[in-house]
Amino acid sequence: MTQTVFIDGAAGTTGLEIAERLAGRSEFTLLRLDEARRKEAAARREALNEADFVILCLPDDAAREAAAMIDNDRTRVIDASTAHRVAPGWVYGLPEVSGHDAVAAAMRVSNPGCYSTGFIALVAPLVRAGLLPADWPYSCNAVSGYSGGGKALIERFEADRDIAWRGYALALGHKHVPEMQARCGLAVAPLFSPAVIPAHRGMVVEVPLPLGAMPGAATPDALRAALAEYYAGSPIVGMGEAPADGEMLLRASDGGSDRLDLFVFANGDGSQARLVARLDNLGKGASGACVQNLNIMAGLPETAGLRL
Ligand SMILES: NC(=O)C1=CN([C@@H]2O[C@H](COP(=O)(O)OP(=O)(O)OC[C@H]3O[C@@H](n4cnc5c(N)ncnc54)[C@H](OP(=O)(O)O)[C@@H]3O)[C@@H](O)[C@H]2O)C=CC1
Ligand SMILES: CC(=O)N[C@@H](CCC(=O)OP(=O)(O)O)C(=O)O
Repeated sequence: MTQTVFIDGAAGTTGLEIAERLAGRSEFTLLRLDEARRKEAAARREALNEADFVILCLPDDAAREAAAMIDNDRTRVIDASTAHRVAPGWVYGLPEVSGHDAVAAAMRVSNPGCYSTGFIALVAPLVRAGLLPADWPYSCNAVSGYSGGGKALIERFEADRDIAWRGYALALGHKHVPEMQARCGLAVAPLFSPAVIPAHRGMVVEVPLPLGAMPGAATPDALRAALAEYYAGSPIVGMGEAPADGEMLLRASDGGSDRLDLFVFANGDGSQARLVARLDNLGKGASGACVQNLNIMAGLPETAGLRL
């Protein structure tokens, strides 16, 4: 039987990508509001309460407002925004870390932030396994394609082709830090340095580890083996192939992918390592993850409609 899906914010960057992944899927029927009514509160309230599944692709305030408009106990929600990522009553939509069963049973799922997906996928299993300390002050450096900032940032980067690198969150209060800390069970908030590059999509998230100075930290080989084992059953997350020529490239022309590839690079004596995650901010970082969660919640194969 077909289930209905309403994407609130369907005209935005993540909403459009979700609709693309759902196109041609017979298991779901999209409820749509025309251009004139897509921001009308009454029309949205009706669609939000009619749908079996709602996917919120909205700014945080609008996502909170939309969630509060749902007054039935049947509609299930996936929120792509930051609004509910550490909120009680919401399951964190990184099934590889939160558990597939928890997502499958949830009424409310908060889709992770794109950067957080890379950081948590690398760090949470290793901290949980006791191979990295929970009380270390981790750092995280990352670059994102400009579509990560939605329509406004796309417009800005496409209007100004001279921007070669844009560092931001310079006051160190990026909105993904609370979920990174909470979902990895860290005692101290990670120091997070994001930047945007002149590519439409693509993301690299890195966690540098001075292993030789970290009490209780495992060797790079042990970290690599633990991640490989942890994700062995996943069709979406896994170890990437180490580059043979000593360099890793993101290309501006890369097409979309819903995969998440992990790497552990290290120096000769194992005293320093770099945990690296490569993903598509619009794939496993946003829209691909929403569709994966929708599949799991609907009892379907988690990779249906994904680009792997
Ligand atoms: N882009 C990415 O890589 C990622 C995005 N996200 C999150 O997903 C959410 C959506 O982001 P993104 O798609 O990039 O943003 P966009 O700005 O591209 O799209 C947001 C859409 O929401 C619409 N909108 C805004 N307010 C309302 C409202 N009150 N009622 C109905 N529609 C409204 C906008 O309308 P209009 O078209 O008129 O502006 C726009 O179409 C955000 O919370 C973002 O942080 C999460 C992970 C990654
Ligand atoms: C490049 C860029 O601007 N990226 C966005 C995060 C994209 C994302 O993950 O979005 P939400 O956490 O809002 O859902 C930012 O840093 O604010």
